[in-house]
Amino acid sequence: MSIQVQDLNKFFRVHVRQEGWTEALRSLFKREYQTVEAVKDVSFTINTGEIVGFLGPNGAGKTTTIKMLAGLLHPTSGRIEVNGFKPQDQKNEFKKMMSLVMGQKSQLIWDIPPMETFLVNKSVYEIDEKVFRQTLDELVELLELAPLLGKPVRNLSLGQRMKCELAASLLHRPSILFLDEPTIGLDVDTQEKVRQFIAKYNREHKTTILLTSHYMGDVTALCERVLIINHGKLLYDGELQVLTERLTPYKLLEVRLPSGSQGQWDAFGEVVSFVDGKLTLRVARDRVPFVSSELLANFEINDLNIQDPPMEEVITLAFQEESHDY
Ligand SMILES: Nc1ncnc2c1ncn2[C@@H]1O[C@H](COP(=O)(O)OP(=O)(O)OP(=O)(O)O)[C@@H](O)[C@H]1O
Repeated sequence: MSIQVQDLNKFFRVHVRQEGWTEALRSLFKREYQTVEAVKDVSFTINTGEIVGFLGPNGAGKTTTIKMLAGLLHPTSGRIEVNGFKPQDQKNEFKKMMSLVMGQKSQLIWDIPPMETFLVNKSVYEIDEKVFRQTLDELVELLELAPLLGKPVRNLSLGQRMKCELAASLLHRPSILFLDEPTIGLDVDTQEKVRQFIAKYNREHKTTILLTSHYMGDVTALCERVLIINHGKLLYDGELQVLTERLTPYKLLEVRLPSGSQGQWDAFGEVVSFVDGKLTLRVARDRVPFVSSELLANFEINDLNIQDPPMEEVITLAFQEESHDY
């Protein structure tokens, strides 16, 4: 077991700001506080080498949880163990075996080239010269960093910076990786490259990865298992496919028909659209084989495609549920 979290809670005490100057003045003398329950009774375990998606709407408690796992925040209560370490102890051995990448925050030094930050990390993490060169060569090749190493970070594009960011956090070969929105703001092409890199790195090094992302493409490409959190509570822990089947008990049949085709399509399922010869039907999962064979037997069909509903739809439904008893 790589990560074990039990009954984790994190509450913040925040000062309540009052509207209007008289209230603001009064609050100087009598401060009012309220408690934000950012993470409530969260428990899960993650095995070595797993990539798990951590999903939830804005303010759900993802970053707070990840910061506790990385030892940057102390839990209010509960137990966390990461590879046998208590993260909040901030032991050097712990820091050397994990890494936290936050898409919104940079660890690269702005005015100097990425290579300089890499050398700083070499010294901070006490990386052996040979291991450093080997790892750097591997990362430079995988992430196509050669032309970027000598340019000041401020001159790099967002995508180029993110790739250097990933390299900086992997130089010490962490066995645990926390990725908080690693593809935020990247163009589609760079997102895809970063995804491929993460998948390959995980396969080759058996790195345990916990990933948050608002891009469903990241999640479907990388994670078989997801944790879903909302209002600080864990709503779901399990396979993405199981969640899809439970929340959307139907599939989409996309049928390409020759022009002028006519039929009573709503007898086969709910007609989602019929545009330019492309008919899209929503069909109950258990009826899909029957409906497909009926369509193929009775109509001239150019193409037939069976798809799960878009992941965005599944996740929106998951966020709406208070809890899932499965
Ligand atoms: N330092 C803090 N002080 C007070 N409240 C905080 C603090 N950090 C987070 N919170 C609150 O805790 C809750 C959870 O925030 P968190 O950043 O963990 O959410 P998130 O799931 O990462 O959201 P997002 O997807 O928007 O990044 C929010 O209500 C947030 O306002």
